[in-house]
Amino acid sequence: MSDATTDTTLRAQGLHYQLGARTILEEVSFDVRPGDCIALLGANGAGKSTLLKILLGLLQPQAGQVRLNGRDLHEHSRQQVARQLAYVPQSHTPSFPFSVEQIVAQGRLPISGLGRAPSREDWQVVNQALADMQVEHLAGRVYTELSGGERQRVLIARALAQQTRLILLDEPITGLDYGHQLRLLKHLQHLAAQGYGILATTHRPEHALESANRALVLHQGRLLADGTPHEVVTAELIARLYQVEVRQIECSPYRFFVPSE
Ligand SMILES: Nc1ncnc2c1ncn2[C@@H]1O[C@H](COP(=O)(O)OP(=O)(O)OP(=O)(O)O)[C@@H](O)[C@H]1O
Repeated sequence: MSDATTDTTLRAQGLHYQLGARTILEEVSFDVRPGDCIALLGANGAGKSTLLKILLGLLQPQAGQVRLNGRDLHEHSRQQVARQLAYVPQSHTPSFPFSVEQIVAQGRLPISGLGRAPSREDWQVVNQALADMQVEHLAGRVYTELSGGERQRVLIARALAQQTRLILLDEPITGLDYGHQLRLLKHLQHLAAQGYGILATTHRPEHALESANRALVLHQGRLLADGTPHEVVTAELIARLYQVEVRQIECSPYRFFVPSE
């Protein structure tokens, strides 16, 4: 029986991940629900990418579990997972010189199935995703010949073409110019407002404050905070995570940080 409260929800329960003698993640629990636009903060090496890979079923935790729509992730087939959960990696190097539209059309594979040519409807979705990420003019270009920021936008378009209700993004604004950063953050907010669940890692505390409605903080493999960005993202947090002293400036509804003298 489907439970409405668990629909399109991703749940991490007591995740523990160990590499040899090193503990990478310890007792990490949280949900990603429809309407969430979550910024996941943490210093280099805090465990953010590892956590995303566990949420996607690419790494197996030694303890705890990931539940997707109320069922253990591993009870779903890979295709079922890909129909519900899209992932935008930090970078991607295909081994074949695919065109941009071929890369974005790969987002349709979980829906259309392997070995079947994309339908007219698939191409409509692909074209919309290209337009949403403002990369239509690159459609015929070879993906590996694009700049870093252009590639990043193509990968986000591929995730949008997958039309899943949950999207995980690993540092999506890194490499984007200022305008594309702001447009992408707005687009993610817009998707969350439509009922999508979004989780994006970031190294910019302002990203959490400006565009997320929830902030998760990983610190040395543990979940240090889970709350509204204004509750969580403070000068104290920045000092603790990044070992830098900053001054917090309130300019409602905005908050800025500037280096302390
Ligand atoms: N395959 C691996 N072998 C050994 N150590 C690893 C491996 N993958 C990750 N680690 C270690 O696990 C820790 C967490 O790495 P992870 O990439 O998850 O951090 P992160 O928060 O995403 O960092 P960043 O912000 O730098 O991308 C790091 O100390 C990293 O060195």
